[in-house]
Amino acid sequence: MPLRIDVITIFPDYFAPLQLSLMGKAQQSGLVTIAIHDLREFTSDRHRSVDDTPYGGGAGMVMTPEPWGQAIDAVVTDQSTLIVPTPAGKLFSQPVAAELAHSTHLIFACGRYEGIDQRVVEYYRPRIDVRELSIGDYVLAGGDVATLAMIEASVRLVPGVLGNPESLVEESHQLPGVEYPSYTKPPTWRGLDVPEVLLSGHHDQIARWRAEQSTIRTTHNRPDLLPGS
Ligand SMILES: N#Cc1c(-c2ccc3ccn(Cc4ccc(CN5CCCCC5)cc4)c3c2)n[nH]c1N
Repeated sequence: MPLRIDVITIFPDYFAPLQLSLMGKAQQSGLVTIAIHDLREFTSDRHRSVDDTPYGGGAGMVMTPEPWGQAIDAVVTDQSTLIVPTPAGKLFSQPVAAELAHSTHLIFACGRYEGIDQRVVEYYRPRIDVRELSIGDYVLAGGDVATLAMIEASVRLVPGVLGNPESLVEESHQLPGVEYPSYTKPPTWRGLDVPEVLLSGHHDQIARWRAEQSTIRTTHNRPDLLPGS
């Protein structure tokens, strides 16, 4: 059963990249089907409006619930998971990507302005799995870029999508922390040599060196990922 993804957005063109490269191949191979829907097709006024002023005051505009209800109702099934990107969401992570990769149907609601009327989440939460997710502690202008990131991170984990599943095996066995540095030809580039151990053919020494490099990089760049931190 291929993973089906429906994306609802006011900027369908943001998702043209999903036709390229690995994501494009995943769709051509039938492992994943991705459909993009313009939220404005689900409005009923002649201005095709999707936002209004926030109750309680505050800056900016909020997206009105009805177009979202119409759009989600057009694609939802009892197997659907509704993903709502938001700065207020739980942090999207590799384990979450793995969960989404094993879903049957994902609906991404890409908000803009200051977000979507919360009643959309409240309405669907008793009916289907609803996940409010954030891709990081910084503020984007909308949910579209976050949705692209979550789709790419999840779809690459769908069995059969990655040409070389060995990459996933190595990724899954990785020690906590960031990965070791990678090198390829030429052996010398602008006077810089590839670390000698990588040319030695001694796989135990290479594994030890890579583990050491991973620890050094994690300590420097992501001490929060070190065991016991
Ligand atoms: N995933 C993800 C994201 C997003 C993200 C995702 C989805 C939407 C939809 C709209 N925006 C823009 C925006 C901008 C400012 C604010 C702040 N609040 C507004 C209301 C009063 C309080 C403060 C909210 C929403 C979005 C941003 N940003 N960063 C992530 N990791």
